Amino acid sequence: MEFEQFCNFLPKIELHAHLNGSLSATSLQKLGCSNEEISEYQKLAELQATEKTLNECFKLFKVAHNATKNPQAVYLATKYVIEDFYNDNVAYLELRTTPREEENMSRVEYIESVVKAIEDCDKKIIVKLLLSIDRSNNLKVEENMEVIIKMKEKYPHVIKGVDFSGNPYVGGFNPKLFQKARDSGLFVTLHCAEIKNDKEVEEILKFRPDRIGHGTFLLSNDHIWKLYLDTNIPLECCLTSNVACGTTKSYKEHHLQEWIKNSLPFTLCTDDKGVFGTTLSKELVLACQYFSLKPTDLWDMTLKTISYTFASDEEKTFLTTTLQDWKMKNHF
Ligand SMILES: CNc1ncnc2c1ncn2[C@@H]1O[C@H](COP(=O)(O)O)[C@@H](O)[C@H]1O
Ligand SMILES: [Zn+2]
Repeated sequence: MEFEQFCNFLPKIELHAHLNGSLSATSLQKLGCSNEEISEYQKLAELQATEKTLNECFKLFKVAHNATKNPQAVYLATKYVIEDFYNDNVAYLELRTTPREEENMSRVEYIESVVKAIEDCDKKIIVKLLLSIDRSNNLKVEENMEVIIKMKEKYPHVIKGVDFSGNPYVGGFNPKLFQKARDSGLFVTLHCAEIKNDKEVEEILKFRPDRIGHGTFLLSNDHIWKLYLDTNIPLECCLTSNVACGTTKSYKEHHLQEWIKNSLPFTLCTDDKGVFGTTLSKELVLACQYFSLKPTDLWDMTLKTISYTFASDEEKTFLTTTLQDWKMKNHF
């Protein structure tokens, strides 16, 4: 099997995908966006990344947010994104999104629209939901967490965890808030060290989330790096996102190489496949191109990723069997 074909057809696991950043141009069009809005949303993919690009990136999400301002649009957006991942042969998807209040929609309605689209999905893909706390919305974080915990109690089979995301230049990590989520049985994954912020990163590592996203600047301070090594927390690695936002200089210099060299736990993810013009298959191809991973390494990585998911034991067993069967059928 050709190498790219291998990456395409491998049953994959996606653990870090933001709903509104994952909308493709076609989906945005179906949601009523104009061509101008769509090219605005996609402009990062064409820009030369600098350190400022990450800040720019947060303006782009507005395009998708404007297209998902009522329950029906949120439902459709979720459906389209799941279909995209399914078409890229993703077998298990943890989709994350920030419950948003709009003129014609409450946060509860937002969440229920996403849950309904997940429940209605008739494709062979397992989908779970993580709800995000936006760090730049400081005034409402407590209230947002309460809504999230209530919704988890109502839909425990779908809502599995919380995420901490948003513009890392704004706001800060509040361990007590996320402890509440943990106490209510939610898994916790946190965006961590996407920019240099040693004090916050230390607090996050001490909290010991179940996974962290990005981890770009963990290596920039020996003390922080040692703390991280003690935790063994799996990293959600977003190659294209980091390069496109300019937090990593190039693919070649990406910090993933340290995880590979030291056999540290990681998984490859898309982050915002719509904004960055990527797919999970493409991320796997990039990892092979730049870090000499072979198909067997990708298969092994996917197998290990099963244990980093927030799925049930039965679902994990099912995914393991799916991967093993695929390996047998494809003789590699
Ligand atoms: C590029 N790196 C990133 N770093 C931090 N947060 C990010 C992000 N990419 C996306 N988001 C978070 O996800 C939201 C869009 O999806 P949802 O409206 O939640 O579905 C963004 O507004 C931001 O809060
Ligand atoms: Zn992210």
